[in-house]
Amino acid sequence: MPTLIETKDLCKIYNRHKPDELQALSDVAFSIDQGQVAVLKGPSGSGKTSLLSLIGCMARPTSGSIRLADKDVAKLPERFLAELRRDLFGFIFQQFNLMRELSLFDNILLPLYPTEISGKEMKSRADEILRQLELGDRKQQKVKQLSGGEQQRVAIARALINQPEIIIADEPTAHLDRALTEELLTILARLKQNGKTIIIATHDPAIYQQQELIDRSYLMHDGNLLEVERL
Ligand SMILES: Nc1ncnc2c1ncn2[C@@H]1O[C@H](COP(=O)(O)OP(=O)(O)OP(=O)(O)O)[C@@H](O)[C@H]1O
Repeated sequence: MPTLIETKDLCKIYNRHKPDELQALSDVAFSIDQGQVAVLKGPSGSGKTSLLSLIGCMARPTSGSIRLADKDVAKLPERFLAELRRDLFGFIFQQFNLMRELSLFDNILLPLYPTEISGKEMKSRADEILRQLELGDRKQQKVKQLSGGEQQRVAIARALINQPEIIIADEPTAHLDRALTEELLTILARLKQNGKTIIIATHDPAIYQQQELIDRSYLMHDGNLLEVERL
């Protein structure tokens, strides 16, 4: 499979030229092929979220390149980055980032609002994803009425509604118990089977020890990235 994402000499410096300047990423070389699953482990503050946000076109590097499907995205203007984010990526955050007062159905549709997709198509996609994640009968309920595990599944449904090629998950099991973690692993395995490319930052051995799921393992320390045989 072709390389889908490749970074070279990637650096991120926050608060540049200020007293609190901080180098979060140093010359990072990360690469993943289409259809692979990569995990990223490292202590708190080592730069995992910073790397995911650069790869996911949510922020720009201070220097270095990010090739995404053979396009250098490091210097693209914001409106192109926004398009890439919307079309290519699904994001699963550790805090879910859901709108608690809105229904589950409306939360899932949020990423589609800036697009041209018809209302009918939106509804049919949402119904299908909700069915797959066994949330179909709760779709009109408000998010605040759901359990943690249900909210996790809503967050996954929202990440999948734009049919993304790449899924980025930042500590996706941070608030899940063992059973829900297993459920998430089943969902990730299914996504991999469907050809999705997945990048997961995690401290959780229940994820990074899944040898069948994981193709590439990376370790971060103080902004430096190292590819390892296994974590
Ligand atoms: N927007 C920002 N402005 C300034 N410093 C930041 C910003 N975001 C992150 N940092 C700093 O950059 C370093 C790397 O942070 P990052 O969140 O990427 O690490 P992490 O490995 O994801 O940590 P955690 O596991 O705790 O989420 C940390 O020292 C952090 O304080």
